[in-house]
Amino acid sequence: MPQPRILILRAPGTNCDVETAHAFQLAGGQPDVLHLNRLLEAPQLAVEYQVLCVPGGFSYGDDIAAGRIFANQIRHHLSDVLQEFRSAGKLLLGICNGFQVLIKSGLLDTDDAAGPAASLTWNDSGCFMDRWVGLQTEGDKCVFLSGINELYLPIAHAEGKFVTRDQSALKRFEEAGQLVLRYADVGGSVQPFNPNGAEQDVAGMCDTTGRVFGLMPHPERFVDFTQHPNWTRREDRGEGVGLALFRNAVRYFS
Ligand SMILES: NC(=O)CC[C@H](N)C(=O)O
Repeated sequence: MPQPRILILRAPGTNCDVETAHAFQLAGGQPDVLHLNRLLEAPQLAVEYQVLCVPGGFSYGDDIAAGRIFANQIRHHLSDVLQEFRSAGKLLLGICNGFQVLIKSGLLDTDDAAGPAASLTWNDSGCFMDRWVGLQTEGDKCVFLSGINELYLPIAHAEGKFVTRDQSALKRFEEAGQLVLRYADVGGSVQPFNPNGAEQDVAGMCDTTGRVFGLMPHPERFVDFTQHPNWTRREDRGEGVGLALFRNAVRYFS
C-alpha cells in the first residue's frame, strides 16, 4: 500500500485537527479532516481509510464531561462501523480529547458487565494544566509506540486523570498489557511528574489488540525541534519525538 489514508474526525470544538493532519502528512500518510456529522450521515465512508484519529480540543464545549457527547454519538450511531474498522486490522488513535472520546465510547475495551470500568476525570489540581511531561512506555503491545522507550511531550487538559472503578479493573488492564504509557521522571520532566493524579501514572492506554490507542499528551505538538521549550539551547536539530507515533501508524501499512 503506497500511502495509508487517515481519517481525522472532528466535531464542533475540536481544535487540533489541522496540526494532527500535518503530523500524519509529515509521517507519509494521506490525511482528510472530516466533520463527525458527515460520518453520521454516511458511516460507510470509514471503509476508505486505514487509520481513524480523533484529535484534541473541546468537542461540544466539554459539556457534561470532556468527550462525553462525541463518545455517545459513537456508542449510539457508529459503534458497528468502528468495531468493523478495528476487526479489519485497522488503527484508531485518540489524542487528549480524542482519548477522552475513545475511553468513554468503549472502544478501548474498558467496559465489562457492570458498565464502564475506566474513565478520565478532573485533574487533582482542579485546573486546566498546560506544560511538558516525561513519559515512559511499557511492553510491546501498542502499534503506535513500537520502538519508543521515552518521550517528552506537552499536555493541555483539565480532565486527564485516569481512573478505574476498582482494583480488579485496574488489574485486568494491567494483566492485558493495556497500560502502555505512563508519566515518568525522565527527559527533563518537572515535579510532580504525574501532572493530574492519574492512577498508576497512566498517561495512555490501548485496547486488547494494541491497535486502538489513546493518550493525554499531544504528540502532534512536537514534530519539529523548534517546538521544544528549550530548542535554542539544545543541540538536537532533528524532528520532534512525537512524530515517531505517526510514523509507526503509517509504517504499519507499508
Ligand atoms: N487539549 C485537549 O484536547 C483538551 C481536552 C479537554 N478539553 C480537557 O480540557 O480536558
